[in-house]
Amino acid sequence: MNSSVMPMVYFVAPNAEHFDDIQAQLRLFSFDCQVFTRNSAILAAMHTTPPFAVVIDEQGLSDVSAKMCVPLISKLSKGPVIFLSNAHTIAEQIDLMRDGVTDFLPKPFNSQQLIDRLDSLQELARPDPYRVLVVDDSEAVARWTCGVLTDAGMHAKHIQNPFEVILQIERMKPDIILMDVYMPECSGDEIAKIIRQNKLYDSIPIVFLSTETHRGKQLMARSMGGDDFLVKNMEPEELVASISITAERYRQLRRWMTRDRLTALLNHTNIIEELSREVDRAHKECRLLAYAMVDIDHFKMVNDRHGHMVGDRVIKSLSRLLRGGMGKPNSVGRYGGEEFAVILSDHTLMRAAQKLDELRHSFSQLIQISSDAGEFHSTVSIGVAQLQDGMTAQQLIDAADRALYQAKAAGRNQVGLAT
Ligand SMILES: Nc1nc2c(ncn2[C@@H]2O[C@H](COP(=O)(O)OP(=O)(O)OP(=O)(O)O)[C@@H](O)[C@H]2O)c(=O)[nH]1
Repeated sequence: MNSSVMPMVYFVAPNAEHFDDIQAQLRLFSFDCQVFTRNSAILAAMHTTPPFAVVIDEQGLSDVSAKMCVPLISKLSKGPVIFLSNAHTIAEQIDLMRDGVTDFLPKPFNSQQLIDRLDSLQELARPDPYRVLVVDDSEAVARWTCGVLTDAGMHAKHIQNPFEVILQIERMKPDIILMDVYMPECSGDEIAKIIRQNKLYDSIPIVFLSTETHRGKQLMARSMGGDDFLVKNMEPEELVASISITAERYRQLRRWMTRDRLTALLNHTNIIEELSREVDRAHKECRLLAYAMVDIDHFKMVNDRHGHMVGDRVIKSLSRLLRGGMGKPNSVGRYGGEEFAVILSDHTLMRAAQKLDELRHSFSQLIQISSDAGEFHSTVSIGVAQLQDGMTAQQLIDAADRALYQAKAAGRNQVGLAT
């Protein structure tokens, strides 16, 4: 793991004891951490290298109280300021928020809770720009539209030829299509109808952009598969607001349809669809592809001993580790209860096995917390297989499954390779 790209978390506390474990746990999830006990040291560090987040203990520093240091640290902070405290009244929390605190965590805090919070804050910190596909025969109109959307931080792409639309949807995976109504080759509603033929694309919002003000014609176009109708030459702010609302609604809907609720990973159906696409691509372009099944060991025992909620947390910690380890958001999915699927594009069997073995080791080092039984560790078994000539996605899954079975039979907590 390259420490230079790991987001840094500064801890502000009166002493540095007990932080070794937290540091080790954060590192497993690709966060670096540094502890400060003196006011001058934290202020100097905030000046020179502002971290991704600061975590301030309610006891403050060894030489300054929390009340004194919070406003200064918050002013220098470019990211979240998390305050660790026992119970605080709402009035006290509001005071702290006015001083710059953005988040609160209860004490005694555990690294899992903190990682959960850092994880969601990190997602908020780098939102994925909306992708907008603009289909318009007029170069000038499209240039203006793309310019407005790009200035608003979106990723906009223009195509003049409506017949390229399917190809571009496949390539760009737009969150919304902005479609001209009248084009020389065909009309926007005809293209919308073609797009809606494909089950994969039938929920992408299509917004018509036209000078058409006739209500009857607008409604007709919407009945052909358009979701909204915007009139050309509208104010830029109105265009941006309209596109953002529709694109966000689509993203939420997609998240709900394609992602597993507990882990936010791709669900069973969608990870298999993703694998099928990768298998096709690998065969077509002669690329390497490996695939793995990851299964938590003796998970029934974890549930029986520590309860279902702790079991859920173990599942979440593994999913977060796999997602972080793979980098690409669509390469990991929840295959079933405590079983995960991992797609490793452009990996040989050995490279995939090595990477997965590092993740297996990291997972075994994670401290899992149970309220009744204290801390414990879990392990995973992994089966990995490589795509061979002519192999289907299902055959690849079966090969990885057999390798997983061998890893379980050989004692668990290991990576099995498909022969
Ligand atoms: N907490 C929790 N448990 C789950 C979830 N989905 C499945 N399980 C449990 O996972 C356990 C899987 O148990 P088994 O298939 O017997 O396997 P195992 O105990 O992990 O044993 P090995 O795989 O042989 O190491 C079952 O007890 C399920 O109830 C979930 O979403 N949350």
